[in-house]
Amino acid sequence: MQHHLIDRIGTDLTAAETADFIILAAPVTTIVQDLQELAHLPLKKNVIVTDVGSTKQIVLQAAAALTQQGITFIGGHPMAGSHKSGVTAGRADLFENAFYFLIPAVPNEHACASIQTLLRATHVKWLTLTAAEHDKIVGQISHLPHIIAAALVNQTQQAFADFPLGMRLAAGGFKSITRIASSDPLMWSAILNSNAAIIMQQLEQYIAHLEALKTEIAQAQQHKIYAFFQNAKTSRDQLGADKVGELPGFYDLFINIPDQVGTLAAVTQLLAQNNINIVNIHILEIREDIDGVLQLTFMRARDRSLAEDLLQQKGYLVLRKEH
Ligand SMILES: NC(=O)C1=CN([C@@H]2O[C@H](COP(=O)(O)OP(=O)(O)OC[C@H]3O[C@@H](n4cnc5c(N)ncnc54)[C@H](O)[C@@H]3O)[C@@H](O)[C@H]2O)C=CC1
Ligand SMILES: O=C(O)C(=O)Cc1ccc(O)cc1
Repeated sequence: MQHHLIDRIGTDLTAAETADFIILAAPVTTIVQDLQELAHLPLKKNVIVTDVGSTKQIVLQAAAALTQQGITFIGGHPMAGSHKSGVTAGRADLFENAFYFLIPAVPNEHACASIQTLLRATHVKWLTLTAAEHDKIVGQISHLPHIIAAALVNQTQQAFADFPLGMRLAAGGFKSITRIASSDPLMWSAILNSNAAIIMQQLEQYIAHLEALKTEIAQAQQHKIYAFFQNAKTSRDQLGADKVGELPGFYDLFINIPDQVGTLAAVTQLLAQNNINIVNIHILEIREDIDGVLQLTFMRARDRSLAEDLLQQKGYLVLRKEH
């Protein structure tokens, strides 16, 4: 209220009863509790409930209490933010060009589109995933890096137990790799708690990489050590080289669509029936009064091939494009 961002505040969830949209934005463990509490409230029939939590399988499980009552729940996760917390850490352009994952409890194009319209001003790039895919991906690119950053700070602090000023002598490298160690411990313990099995597996793989490097150093295997850094450099140099708005490394199909509304429903239904997951849908309007083009993005080449075969069998004109 002080910042003129909120019109009404409350200390319980009863205000949710009159809401058209409910966005849960507390630590993941609190989101889980809130979902259970919301299930006991007389919410509007057409309300869309979503969240911004960093893990999704546990949230979707908790949302079952709502969806069983016919309430729409679409999990959400903006891949933007920082190590800072609280309302003053917000910025108008915080989400610009960031990915925003949507994880529907059950496929619901209409509800996803409503959330996208509501949050249009954020200028995010939308991607639809399953909860399992989501948790595995963010485990690797977000949760594991936060653990590594915090572990490095803790180990460095211990290493400098007799020389407390040591860490202050660090150059930019230490500061950039450990920035996220300043994140909120409450938020991060909730995240680790809610994605434990996946994180444990990824940590084991990471430790195996460190062990392998340790052996290479011990045995002075210079060519292997060189390859270690060269491989990482090639991979890291690619990050950020993608054009804004394109989904790097994903698999696209372009489908001619004479009737946009009817075809969109028919195509998404056909793929859903065959368990093919689309991560993004984009309607490209080429020219007025001429057929439109539907861009479907898949995360796996196999999904794209299956979708291509199915759509061609149904008589659609389908084209591929490699990124
Ligand atoms: N910080 C980041 O960069 C990102 C965070 N997330 C997720 O978004 C969610 C919110 O994170 P932030 O906005 O960064 O945190 P924040 O600390 O800025 O906001 C969280 C809010 O939840 C409230 N809260 C904490 N415990 C509560 C409880 N037991 N009951 C009710 N309210 C409680 C706090 O008072 C605070 O207002 C978390 O689930 C986090 O995992 C998702 C993407 C990015
Ligand atoms: O500060 C950073 O670089 C982050 O990685 C922010 C962040 C934190 C948690 C998320 O679930 C997503 C993004």
